[in-house]
Amino acid sequence: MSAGAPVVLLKEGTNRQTGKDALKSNILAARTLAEMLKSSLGPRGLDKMLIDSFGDVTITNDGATIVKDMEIQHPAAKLLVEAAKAQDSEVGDGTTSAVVVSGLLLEKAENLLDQNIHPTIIIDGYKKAMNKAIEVMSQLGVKVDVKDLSSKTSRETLKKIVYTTMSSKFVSASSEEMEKVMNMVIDAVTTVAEPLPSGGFNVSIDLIKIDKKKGGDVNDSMLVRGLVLDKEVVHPGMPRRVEKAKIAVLDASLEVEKPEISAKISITSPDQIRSFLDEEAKYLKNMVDKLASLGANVVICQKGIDDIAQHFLAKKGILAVRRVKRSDIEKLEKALGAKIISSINDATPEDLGYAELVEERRIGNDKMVFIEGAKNPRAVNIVLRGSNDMALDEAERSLNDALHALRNILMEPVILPGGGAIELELSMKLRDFARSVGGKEQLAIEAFADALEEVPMILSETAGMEPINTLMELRAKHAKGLVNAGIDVMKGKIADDMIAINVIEPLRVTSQVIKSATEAATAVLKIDDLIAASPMKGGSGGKGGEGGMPGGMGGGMPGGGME
Ligand SMILES: Nc1ncnc2c1ncn2[C@@H]1O[C@H](COP(=O)(O)OP(=O)(O)O)[C@@H](O)[C@H]1O
Ligand SMILES: [Mg+2]
Repeated sequence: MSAGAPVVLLKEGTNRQTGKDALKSNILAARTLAEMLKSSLGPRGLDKMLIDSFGDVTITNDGATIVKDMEIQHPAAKLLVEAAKAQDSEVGDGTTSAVVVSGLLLEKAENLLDQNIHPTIIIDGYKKAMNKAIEVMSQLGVKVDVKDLSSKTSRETLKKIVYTTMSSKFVSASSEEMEKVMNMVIDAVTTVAEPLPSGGFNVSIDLIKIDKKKGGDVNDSMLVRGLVLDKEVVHPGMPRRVEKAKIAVLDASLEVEKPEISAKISITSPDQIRSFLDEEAKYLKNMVDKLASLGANVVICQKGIDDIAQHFLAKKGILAVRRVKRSDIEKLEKALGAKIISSINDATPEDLGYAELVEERRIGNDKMVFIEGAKNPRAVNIVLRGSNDMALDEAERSLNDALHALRNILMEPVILPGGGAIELELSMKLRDFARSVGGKEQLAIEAFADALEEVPMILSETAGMEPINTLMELRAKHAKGLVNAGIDVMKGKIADDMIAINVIEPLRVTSQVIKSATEAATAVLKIDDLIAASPMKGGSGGKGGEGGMPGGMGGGMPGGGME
């Protein structure tokens, strides 16, 4: 081996940062993202206006939507985005909190790094703190009674939970609209809920279909026990209403397949035209006859239905709908107890689904097909109405949050006080715990406690309160045993019992917030080497114009001056 020859490991132009530098620039990027979301936390949180590369505008304070739409490029910030996504898919709420808390954890970790505490120690301390926090939360959790979903007390409880989630997201709604949506959500969830032997309920949210129909206002929204298709009956000669419907759900088309490559048919006489058309018609008539022979009186088709096929269907008194979305076709399969038919020739009567009633109804200026009394009584459909797309999107987002909140509480009927109360209580308990651990890890656990304590401070800031004094007062209350004391952001003051004023969080959500946040923060802390390929030449001009070197992006991202 010839000594002295340089070892070239990385491509020319590659930028590399190691150790503390790498860690610091990652922390900066992750914190910048968290900093941006801070001001959106809670019901008095401010909105973000996002403009995508097509110029479409979204205005929201929903953390999941913000991070999804922001097209984050920095790899470390992306870890926080992953935390938000995990939070969203696990429990469907608490996304802003997850990102904000992981940003806070990183901020506190940075102080420890500056005191020369090794990242590994911080990571271990954070993990211990997380486990302790989860343990404390389940001790502090208050069981709620939702055993009998039809009872009035259960319904009242559910309403409180829905209210907390929706009040922070559905800000434009009037109290009447809020009431309307809350009732729809509770009805929908209680319809799909299946009692579990263990106590709680299983709620499959995918049984609840949501459609948005522009026009009218939120109060015109409705809940249908069954499914609604945003389609019209295809042919004027068909019935508009079919009772005891036997429904064929097709993902094959009722058309003569067009050849893939253009084919030319030479026709030389009128007779030939007729026989050609007759042939086509015969083919379509056979398909319709086959469906009729199965006993179908309703046909719902994912693809097209030829005019001639429509005519034959109408003659048989079959109601038909075409070009139904694939996702709806799959929902229909479950709801109607049907089997999707891909080949009409091979279909059997057992493939048909069943519903008490299929009917086309007028909704605003449009028509929709309602399928009620489906074989699976747990299928429900919410049709949201609203004057414009933005209002509809907002309504849908808050509806989704509320659905998830209810699912969470039904799966694990335990609640915690919101408004920063639980975070403050946890931080106090964690400080006690830290002392019992001792050593350098004690510092990390204390840093964790400091991070959690900032949640009530941030909430108080959104309400225009003075954060430091508020924190002092809140600590004093908790020290006196008022474990549910937190920030009532609507009134701009401390409330002694957040549960009493209905600001509550399902245990499932809060414990997931702590888990997602810790996971993301420790993932960032584990990285000590940042190797970035040089930006591709000539391909610049993309979104954001960020190059390949993440190190510079912390400063390149907006939000540096957010304080
Ligand atoms: N009326 C309220 N007063 C004080 N805090 C509230 C109130 N409603 C919700 N919160 C708190 O706001 C935080 C949730 O804010 P939100 O904007 O919904 O973000 P996330 O995406 O994390 O759910 C939680 O800490 C919750 O307890
Ligand atoms: Mg929320």
